Amino acid sequence: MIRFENVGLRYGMGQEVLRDVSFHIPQNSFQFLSGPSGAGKTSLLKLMFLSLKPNRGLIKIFGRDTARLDHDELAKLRRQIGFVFQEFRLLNHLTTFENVALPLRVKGMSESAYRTDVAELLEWVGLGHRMHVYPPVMSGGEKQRAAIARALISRPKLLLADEPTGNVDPILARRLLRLFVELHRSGTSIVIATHDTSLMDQIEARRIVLNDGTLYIYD
Ligand SMILES: Nc1ncnc2c1ncn2[C@@H]1O[C@H](COP(=O)(O)OP(=O)(O)OP(=O)(O)O)[C@@H](O)[C@H]1O
Repeated sequence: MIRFENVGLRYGMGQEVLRDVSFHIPQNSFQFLSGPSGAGKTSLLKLMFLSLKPNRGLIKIFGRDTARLDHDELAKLRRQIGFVFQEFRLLNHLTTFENVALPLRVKGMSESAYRTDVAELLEWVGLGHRMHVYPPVMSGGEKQRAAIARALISRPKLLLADEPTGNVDPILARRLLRLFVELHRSGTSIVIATHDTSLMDQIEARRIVLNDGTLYIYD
């Protein structure tokens, strides 16, 4: 599904922050991406989301060599990937419902076509009662779940989540992890970047560990 071969990334003229990174993410797999702060986790997720380009190496996503794709083809691939941003990136002037529906509106769907799907997904993440409120009055955990719902509404083949439990208490973190496990069971591949070892210890899953730009895999 995703293949990296000898990928290197640097910002500007700085040192490489990712060095000779090679790995494969199979279809329908679940993995944690961990490593100390500054090790390159967010950078690696952005490469997988095609929002950054590597300085060297090969990145294949859904079987396509991303270096050979034009802007439109990259955008088409990216629509099959959901991304939960560390800082949520919800729009404050839209309600929870409108934020989650946004990717479908952008695709040109009418509200009558997506209303039920959005409402059901919000129920599933436990936000059915917060559908019509705006982000500034929501708690960190509520915003986190809204961001997860927005990443899922287009039914992505792959979900990338950057510290998705970083802003919630341990009970909610366990609930969110259960949501990801359920999503994985329904066929989505999941990559969760996290520092939280107690979260990773809760389930048997592959661990991809970055340390100082070098990647190690523990199957
Ligand atoms: N836009 C940028 N410009 C320059 N350097 C950057 C940029 N983004 C990240 N870096 C640097 O790249 C390295 C890896 O950063 P990255 O955010 O990928 O790490 P991380 O493992 O996700 O960290 P954290 O766990 O703290 O979020 C760091 O040294 C960081 O300072």
